[in-house]
Amino acid sequence: MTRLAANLTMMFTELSFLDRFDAAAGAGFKAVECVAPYGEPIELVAERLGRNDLSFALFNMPPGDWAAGERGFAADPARTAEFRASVDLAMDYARATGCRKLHLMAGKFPAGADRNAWTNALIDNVRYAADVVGEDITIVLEPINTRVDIPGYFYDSTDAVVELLERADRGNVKLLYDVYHVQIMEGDLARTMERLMPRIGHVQIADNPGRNEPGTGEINFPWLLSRLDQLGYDGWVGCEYKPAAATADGLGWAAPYLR
Ligand SMILES: O=C(O)C(O)C(=O)CO
Ligand SMILES: [Mg+2]
Repeated sequence: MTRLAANLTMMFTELSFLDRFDAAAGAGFKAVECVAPYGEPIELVAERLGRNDLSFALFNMPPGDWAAGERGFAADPARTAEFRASVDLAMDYARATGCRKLHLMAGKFPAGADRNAWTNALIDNVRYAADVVGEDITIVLEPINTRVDIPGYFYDSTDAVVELLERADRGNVKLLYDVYHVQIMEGDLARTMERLMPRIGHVQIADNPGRNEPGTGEINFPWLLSRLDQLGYDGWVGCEYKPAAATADGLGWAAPYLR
């Protein structure tokens, strides 16, 4: 059965970050995820999760200066020391909140930089992070579309991420399959999901175009989510979409899964 997690970076943004936990639970979610909980003290994040009996499905390792456009820096050879320190901060939040999935972001590849050097730095950092977090925590890498949302992101295809996973060679490093990004860059969702299932560590959803609620675009979510179930995926499915209006008003599509 599909288990939905509310993405608190995109949903309930009409509320303060901490109040979004209450709103997600009130709407029937049993789990949440977000890009970066680091703006709030660990104890307050843990308290909101506990108060609402919510699981923390996933959050990102510190992604750098988000407002300035950074989207991670794990592949930047000049920032390895900074990356390694950031793993400790992520682990502090993961331990305190019981979160067992962390999204590691590579960053945007600058024109003219050395792709081999970036790839090698990324693989070293992925291995380092995987060893530090230990077997109980899974690190996920996400191919992100470079056509609409993050031009220049270091990898935008499932093939590229699978190659990195193979090279990193750690059992606790997996693929974050975001249906929205894969639809934009590759399509053929059912087949890619089926083929990649042994590699998939987390799933996120949004419709396309627009990145709004399932049911607002071209993707057949009732069918796809049931296929994901049949394929044996039993993790959380993160609702990483931009509500077209108020978040609660757009949750009709989710009602069958929130019961
Ligand atoms: O944008 C996405 O799809 C992400 O999942 C993310 O972590 C930040 O960009
Ligand atoms: Mg995503």
